Amino acid sequence: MSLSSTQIAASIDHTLLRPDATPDEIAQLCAEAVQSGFATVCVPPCYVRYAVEQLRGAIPVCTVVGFPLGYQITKVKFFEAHQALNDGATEIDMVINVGAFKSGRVEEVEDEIGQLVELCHFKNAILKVIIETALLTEDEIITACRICAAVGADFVKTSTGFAARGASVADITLMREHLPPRVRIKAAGGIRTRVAALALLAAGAHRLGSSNSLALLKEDEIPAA
Ligand SMILES: O=C[C@H](O)COP(=O)(O)O
Repeated sequence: MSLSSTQIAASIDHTLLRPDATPDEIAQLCAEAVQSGFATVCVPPCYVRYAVEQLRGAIPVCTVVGFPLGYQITKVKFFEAHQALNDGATEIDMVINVGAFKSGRVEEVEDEIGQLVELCHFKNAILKVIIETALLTEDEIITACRICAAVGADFVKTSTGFAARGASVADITLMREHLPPRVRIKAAGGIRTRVAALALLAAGAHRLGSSNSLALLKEDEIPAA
């Protein structure tokens, strides 16, 4: 797949989710996003209001909920999302309760996703559901895609970036096969090169999440041997 740096940038959530992230780094992230034309900035919930103030509407602000482990109870995730939306976020990346999902409590997970979909859509926001593919079997990924589509999630997102691995082309291919066209895919976690970014986009990802976004725009990259 051949895309210009401008086209690649428009697919990237420019991300800083490290636990030690500072306000100065968030300000720099916002400046980079405006300069490079990234799709959004993705920041911790505590920095949503600050990023909104920095960007003054130039770039949408995305944040994370139930992040990075997903095992907060639904009421906590709902409040966290509601607060982030009130602070000015327009995209929410929520981590599912992977343990509940893998132990068969699929309806409980589907209900939680549905509650967050309803909240986000009421606020004219986007919900991306992080399923953490590194922890799931292929069958579980297929089931996760099915329930996300059933309750109207806008995106299914592969990874938090905090598991043993991030997005793979195989993940994206499998997810694309089992999602209706209206549900988009966000690949995230460990995306470090332009070649990797293009491969994930070619496989069917619509959005990329990366804390290494500027490197993905470099055109002078020498493909790995
Ligand atoms: O999208 C969210 C991820 O944290 C980004 O992962 P990364 O830090 O490996 O690029």
